Amino acid sequence: MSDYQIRLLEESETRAAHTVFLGSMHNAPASDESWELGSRGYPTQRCFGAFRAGRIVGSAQSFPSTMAVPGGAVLPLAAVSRVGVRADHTRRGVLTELMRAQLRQIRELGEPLASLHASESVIYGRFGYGVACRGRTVEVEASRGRPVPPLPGVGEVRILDTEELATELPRIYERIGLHRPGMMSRPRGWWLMQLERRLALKERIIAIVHSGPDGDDGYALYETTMVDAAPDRQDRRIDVFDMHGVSLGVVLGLWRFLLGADLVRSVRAWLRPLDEPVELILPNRGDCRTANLEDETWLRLVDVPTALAARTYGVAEPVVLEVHDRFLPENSGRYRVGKDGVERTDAPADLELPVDALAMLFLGDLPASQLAATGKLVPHEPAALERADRLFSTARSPHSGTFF
Ligand SMILES: CC(=O)SCCNC(=O)CCNC(=O)[C@H](O)C(C)(C)COP(=O)(O)OP(=O)(O)OC[C@H]1O[C@@H](n2cnc3c(N)ncnc32)[C@H](O)[C@@H]1OP(=O)(O)O
Repeated sequence: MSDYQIRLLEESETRAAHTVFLGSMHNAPASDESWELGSRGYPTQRCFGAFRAGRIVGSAQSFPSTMAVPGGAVLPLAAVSRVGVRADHTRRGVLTELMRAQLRQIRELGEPLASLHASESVIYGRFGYGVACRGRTVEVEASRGRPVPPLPGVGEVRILDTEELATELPRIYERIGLHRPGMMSRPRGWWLMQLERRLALKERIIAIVHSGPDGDDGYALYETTMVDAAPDRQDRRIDVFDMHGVSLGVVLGLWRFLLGADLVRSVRAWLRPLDEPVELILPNRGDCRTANLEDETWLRLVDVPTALAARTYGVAEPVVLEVHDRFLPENSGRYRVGKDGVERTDAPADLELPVDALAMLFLGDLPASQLAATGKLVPHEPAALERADRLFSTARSPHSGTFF
């Protein structure tokens, strides 16, 4: 590694870093037009580069955001993205040093959480990230002749004009709020990259908005693809890639609208929360299938005591966790966690776990007993497992719903 230098990038170097990232993902460099639109969302002073002989060969960046944790508190979050090392420089520790520099920066910036979406599940566990939210890809056959019956409390659904998307959707997302553990705020740069750039490149994106008694309270963004065309038939599939609502009822109202669209054979929605029971609104629940169950958010507790203290806990006697963190050793230690709060302690550990397993517990995705049974957590006091299950459990499945 001594041949490599890791440092923050100057703004003038970010396009080269972007090309390295795209290349690592087997993609061509961005066109001038795409770069001109996408670079406006590039974070400054948060892109790290790895250099060899003055040439950039790897990069990793993050942008500032916030994330809701169980109980409703919202914490500063570093959203890590565009990580890549040139294929002719991999497996020499370049990513390890990029991650080390980035985690230090995130700590210094006072962001207790970091999250990312991984291209492969083998990469990030060693850096202390664990899967904290999962999602299911749901595919529903549009049941022609058997429409979804009316649902209680569903309001109006309208289609937005394309020109309205860039202003209306950020407004509605903000209005919906971070009401579920794992949901994150979307800075302006996110909307520029994920929506405005795609609209400017003339991608056909359709948005519907749900309004209830208090105004706009949900939306879905989707594309359509022709799956079968015949002289007397045009069958399309709707692909929903972004959908949020203030409540489950609102989201199911959006589903109902999509399933009633003409010329549509099926509706597929990507990475939906695990507690969104679409099958229950269908005349035939067999028309709905889970096409995939996937990891959604990888979470890193960068400041363990701050993160643990920010969430609420269920009703049970406290447990003492012994946490190990190889990359940020200041997090290592014992923590007494209970419904009345969290404190460092010298008391003997009930449960011992690495910081990546703590991330799997933290938002309520997996119970401690499952982590113990799979060897991710060591129970020194077996009775503490049931207490930990109750302390960390949450009423709603954690889910981010924001891809970056
Ligand atoms: C948030 C995002 O942006 S996700 C996108 C991530 N980027 C990609 O997938 C692009 C393609 N891949 C790459 O660019 C690189 O292979 C990276 C970034 C994943 C890894 O970079 P490298 O510099 O090779 O990682 P580094 O050498 O530091 O590896 C550290 C350890 O992880 C292991 N490792 C890293 N990547 C992988 C992998 N893809 N598969 C298996 N093991 C891996 C290494 O073997 C090494 O193990 P060791 O410590 O036991 O020796």
